[in-house]
Amino acid sequence: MSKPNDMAAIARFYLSASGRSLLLGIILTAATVAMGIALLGVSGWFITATALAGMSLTSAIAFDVFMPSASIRLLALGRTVSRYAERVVTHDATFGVLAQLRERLFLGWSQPAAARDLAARPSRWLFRLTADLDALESVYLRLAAPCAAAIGAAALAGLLLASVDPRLGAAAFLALCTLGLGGSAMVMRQAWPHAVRRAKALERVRSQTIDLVAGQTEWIMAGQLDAQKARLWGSDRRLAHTDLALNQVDVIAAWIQGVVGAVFVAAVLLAAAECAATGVATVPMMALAVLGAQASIEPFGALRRGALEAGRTWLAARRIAPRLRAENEALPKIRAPGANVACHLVDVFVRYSCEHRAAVSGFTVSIAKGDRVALIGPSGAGKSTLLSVIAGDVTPNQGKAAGLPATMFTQRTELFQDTLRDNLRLANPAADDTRLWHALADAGLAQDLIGNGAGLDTPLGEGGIGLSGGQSRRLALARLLLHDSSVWLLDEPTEALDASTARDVLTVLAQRADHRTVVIATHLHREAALADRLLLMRAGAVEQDVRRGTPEFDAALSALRPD
Ligand SMILES: Nc1ncnc2c1ncn2[C@@H]1O[C@H](COP(=O)(O)OP(=O)(O)OP(=O)(O)O)[C@@H](O)[C@H]1O
Repeated sequence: MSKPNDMAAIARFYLSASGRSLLLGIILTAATVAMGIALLGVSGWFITATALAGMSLTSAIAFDVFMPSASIRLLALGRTVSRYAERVVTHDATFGVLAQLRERLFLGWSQPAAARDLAARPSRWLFRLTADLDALESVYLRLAAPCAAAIGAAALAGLLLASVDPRLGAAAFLALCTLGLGGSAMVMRQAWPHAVRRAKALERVRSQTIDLVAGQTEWIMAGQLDAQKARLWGSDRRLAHTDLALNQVDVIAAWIQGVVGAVFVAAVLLAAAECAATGVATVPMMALAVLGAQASIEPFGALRRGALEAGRTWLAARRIAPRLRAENEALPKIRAPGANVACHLVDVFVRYSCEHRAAVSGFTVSIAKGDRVALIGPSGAGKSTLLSVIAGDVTPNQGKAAGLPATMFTQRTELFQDTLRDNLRLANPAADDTRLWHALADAGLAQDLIGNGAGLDTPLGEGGIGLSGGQSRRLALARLLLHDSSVWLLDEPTEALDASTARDVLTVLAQRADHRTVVIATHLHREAALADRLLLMRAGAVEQDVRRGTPEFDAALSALRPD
């Protein structure tokens, strides 16, 4: 079950984002329901009173038909206008709140730790970001507003009946509240586990479908395609079961609600008949009261539908609320180092939350401005993690880190479904086309683009579809060149590139790195050869720190993988 403060956090967000519109929406919802009750009641009164007046000529002549019929027209018109306004206001307020929530969540997910989670399970988190947000629609549209409308309807029906007999009014109000709200609570309780299971099953079906489609080649190569399909069918069957269970709860609840509603109206009718028989009230007033009571049941139907989905709404709140709270955390920042120093780390310790072993442990190093340093060592030694610490992307669990603003050339090039121009401008939004072409020329990509005709307008698919691996790397290099910073952090910049592309990339890097500090994480001789200092890392710590011109430097360099 969701912690109550998760739901409170969502409610607070709703109120702070659009409190007035939400209140107006509730008032309009209540007004629509009230006019519906009044419309039915006055119509009943009018028909009955007209019939009775027609029984004698004098009463027929004296009977005023204009006032009630004008009231009925006014109420009918008013109800239509109010319902329209209610739909516009409530939906506009809800979608406005969800848009703000989406913005805050996307900002929250752009924080380094959250972004790493997202990158590790993209389909799962993407589904949560979209489906959970949609589920929060119900908080107001299907729970808060109908609940307020239902209580308002019960109060109005109570008042109508109280005008006949106060005891009848109080009994009707209590009966509507206990049966209506209690019934909705029971529906919520019955539907809750199915709604939660349904949300989880739907999430599994979607992420397994994405995995099946995106990893088709891998599934086939590993001979696991049928097994993955079977898993997907299994999840789909579970989803169908939960759908069926929820439908059953809904059908039974609707049936019970219908029966209880009919019994309630019958009881009001009997009580009203008794009042009419004893002369406590007139027959037309009885008709008004009974039909008003009948109309007051309607909002409880809307509440039932919200109650059915409450489990899913609570699950969404539980997942989203912590991210809302975490959203206020400051972005990790790295302190500025002293003069002439590009980066200074003291006894840095990093352990990722999902790992038992430290990625970097007791790491102390100082890199002067203009130094060219290569981090070398076996896979998993902590080289990339250290670059992230220097970049300020990862905050050490212990120790001190200080560094100048740096640009990272990561192992994976993130390219987006957009034009080449906008993919490049991520690195420097102010860059004009001339500057972009220069960067592309320096990165060795300009010729390829001139050849294809579309130039900077070349559309790229998701993940850079449309470019070869080498071209993507060159595009990343162009971005690095566009983002003017004094410290470059290069994570295996030419890994997996053919020899000629690698040579070109390294030549450009060497030329453009003249006045900068460069830290390269590498396994390759050709990359480490750019450096004047080698830091050999093992199990997250420095094992050797050697400088060019020493036999140890040459030995460490020659031990690296040849090109
Ligand atoms: N985002 C992450 N979440 C959890 N653990 C991670 C993450 N990134 C790295 N690690 C773990 O931290 C340790 C160090 O990884 P890191 O990538 O820093 O090593 P590396 O020396 O750069 O390796 P490689 O040369 O293979 O790139 C490894 O045990 C790795 O599994």
